[in-house]
Amino acid sequence: MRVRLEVPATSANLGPGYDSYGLALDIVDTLSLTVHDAAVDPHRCVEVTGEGAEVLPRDGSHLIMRIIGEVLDSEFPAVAAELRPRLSLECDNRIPHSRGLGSSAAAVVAGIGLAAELGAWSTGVELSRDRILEIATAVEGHPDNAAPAIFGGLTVSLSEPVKSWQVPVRTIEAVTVLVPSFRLDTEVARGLIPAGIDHAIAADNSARAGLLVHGMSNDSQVLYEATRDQLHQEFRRGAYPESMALVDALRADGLPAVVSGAGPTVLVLAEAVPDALVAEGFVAQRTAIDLGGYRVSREI
Ligand SMILES: Nc1ncnc2c1ncn2[C@@H]1O[C@H](COP(=O)(O)OP(=O)(O)OP(=O)(O)O)[C@@H](O)[C@H]1O
Ligand SMILES: N[C@@H](CCO)C(=O)O
Repeated sequence: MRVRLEVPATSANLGPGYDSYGLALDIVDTLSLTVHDAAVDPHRCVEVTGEGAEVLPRDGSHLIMRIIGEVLDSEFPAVAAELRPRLSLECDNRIPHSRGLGSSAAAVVAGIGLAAELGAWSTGVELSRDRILEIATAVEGHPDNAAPAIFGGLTVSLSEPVKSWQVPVRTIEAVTVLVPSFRLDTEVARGLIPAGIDHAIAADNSARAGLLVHGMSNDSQVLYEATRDQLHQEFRRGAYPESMALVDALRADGLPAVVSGAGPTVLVLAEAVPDALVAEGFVAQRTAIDLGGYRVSREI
């Protein structure tokens, strides 16, 4: 028995929606989980091609394998001990790591989705996508990347209680990501956010977050104003100066540019960016918006 799962990259925040807004993108990791007849070598149960192939572990400490094990233990305890030693995982990774494109959330959602499919096959008990979001948010600490990876499209999410809604995207079909070669660890970027914030800044961000929904659903002309943020990007400027310089240059040209997630990738809510504006060290890629979230299928 084999389970195949495809999970999309995601861009969180979209400017004003810090820790709550996210967009699923057509950059996809593909995972294949096999249940063998007997136990496999626990030190070599994971194969990786593409992103991270040189550095990711090949044993049960691999993030996706670890999540599969934890979810089997917590949600399907009757079959966990019998299934876990017989699992092997193949990963074909396309989502860049530590660039603000939701690679860790994609891995966490993939692990939960694979465990859910395996659990449903062996026990008949289904985990809903809402429950999968709760588990993923507990691991990630915030729901903004996990929600679009699970449901697709543009999502607006709450952390307490964990809940997410899809917003119809009608004004654009694709966006541009400008991906640098350098990385930024999300934990480092989160450490730069102050505990408190000025009331006027909070009010301005709230207005722009509402406007962003209007811009994505009804009127792309407002996307430029809607994407200005004061909650997170400026506090992190010192950690990704090249990205902020690029955001500033793109915005000076009238483009709705923001830092993607915790950075350092830059996201533009437009299908194209003039070549002359693509700063050295960044690669521009047009990517369609993924509308369905992760896809899973069984091969028996
Ligand atoms: N497919 C994967 N398989 C195994 N581990 C992964 C995978 N994707 C990400 N990771 C782990 O997560 C780390 C990256 O997580 P991090 O939160 O720093 O960045 P990100 O999720 O790419 O960015 P952001 O959260 O800003 O969108 C990687 O270095 C790796 O340890
Ligand atoms: N909202 C998160 C996304 C990155 O995981 C942040 O900006 O830190």
